[in-house]
Amino acid sequence: MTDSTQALFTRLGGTSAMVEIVDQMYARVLGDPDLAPFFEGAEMDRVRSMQYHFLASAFDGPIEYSGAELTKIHAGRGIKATHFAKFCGHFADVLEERGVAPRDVDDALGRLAMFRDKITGDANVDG
Ligand code: HEM
Repeated sequence: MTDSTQALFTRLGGTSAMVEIVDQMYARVLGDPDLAPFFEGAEMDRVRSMQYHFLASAFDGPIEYSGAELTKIHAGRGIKATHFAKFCGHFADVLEERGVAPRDVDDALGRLAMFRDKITGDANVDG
């Protein structure tokens, strides 16, 4: 069904699959003692909804992200590269568990990696 000429959003299964992927990812993130404390007090329905919009847009879906700028929302929270890596690891685990093709998992992770410095606040952005 899917081929590499389709948008990544479509290859991952489109709208309903992306909503499930985001839900499953935050279930893991909130179950991870290293990551859960960051989300204490966060309005998770909003975070899940905005994350869906963000990822749908980053994966070439038919959506424009209209939430807060990533640097601003994550600044001052003490998020390190190790947290970012674990977060992405949960995302990859969800995709793999859903049987997403390895090529598409790599594509998705490559796109997330581009946002690392915005999330961790590292100044050494090279692009
Ligand atoms: C590629 C990785 C990530 C992306 C694309 C991302 C994206 C987002 C988005 C779209 C929101 C919602 C913004 C809004 O409400 O308008 C959000 C909120 C949030 N993110 Fe991330 N995020 C990422 C990684 C992380 C990591 C690694 C952490 C911490 C370990 C984190 C912690 C948070 C917290 C705590 C909030 C909620 C802020 C609040 O409303 O109180 N994020 N993120």
